[in-house]
Amino acid sequence: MSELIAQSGGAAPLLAIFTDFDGTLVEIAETPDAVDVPADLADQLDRTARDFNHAFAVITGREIADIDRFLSPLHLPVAGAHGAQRRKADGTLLALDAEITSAAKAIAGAMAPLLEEHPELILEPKDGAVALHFRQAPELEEDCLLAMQAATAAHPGFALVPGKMVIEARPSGFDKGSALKAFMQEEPFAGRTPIFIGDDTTDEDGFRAAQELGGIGIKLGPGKTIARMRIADVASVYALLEGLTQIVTGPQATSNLADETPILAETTAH
Ligand SMILES: O=P(O)(O)OC[C@H]1O[C@H](O[C@H]2O[C@H](CO)[C@@H](O)[C@H](O)[C@H]2O)[C@H](O)[C@@H](O)[C@@H]1O
Repeated sequence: MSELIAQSGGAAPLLAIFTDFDGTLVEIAETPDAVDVPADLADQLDRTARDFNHAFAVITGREIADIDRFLSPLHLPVAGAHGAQRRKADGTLLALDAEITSAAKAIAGAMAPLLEEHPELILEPKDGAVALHFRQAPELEEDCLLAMQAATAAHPGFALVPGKMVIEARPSGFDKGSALKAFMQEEPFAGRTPIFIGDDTTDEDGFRAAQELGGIGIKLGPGKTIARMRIADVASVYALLEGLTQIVTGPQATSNLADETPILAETTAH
């Protein structure tokens, strides 16, 4: 973080902040609908967005509608379904290719026999992607993988990505990195230095993109990562967002967040 401040000639750096949702802004829960969203989270994110001139977006595997529901009444710029869906900062919703939508429906439909046999599995069909959750039946991971592989074989435009107790099918050419780079071409993100915070495998694309653009990836929790910085947990993410705000709005615009607080650490393995 200190080098970003140095790059800005000692002034508060112009940052664009991107965060993942599940496992980063909220704790992981037993099912997708059971997440506990703190009552003040929307207000805190609204403050962060304002402090960074609205250069703040959520980049998630969730559908945009889910993020809107969890953060109501806040409507942030969001990339959903791992980048397949995107709502720009000006509110424009980019249309999804009809072929992608119908392929995702077909992949979801092909899961019916497995779901009938194992009702403990959770299917999360999305506009443009599909998630098959096995958190309630970890022993079925291989069966889920095989079923999803068979279903996506008929749709070569889709690729499988693993997540936390989930296997997801998403359209090739979309990932969190492509979403971050798309935002960075637009106002109010353009010209700023990106920071991407995430906890999962699919967030690696976001870390890479942020770092390619001269910014920083921040990985939440343990595990191999290409992110340059690491943060411990969701509570620390809230503290980091508050801390970044203080850099911009506080009296000590040259404060060095990485050195002054224990919430960020350099990663040892890239
Ligand atoms: O990119 P993210 O915002 O991290 O979203 C990734 C997936 O998160 C959700 O699933 C995960 O969180 C659930 C709730 O904590 C948990 O029950 C599940 O096991 C996790 O995989 C969401 O349901 C998916 O659609 C997202 O793609």
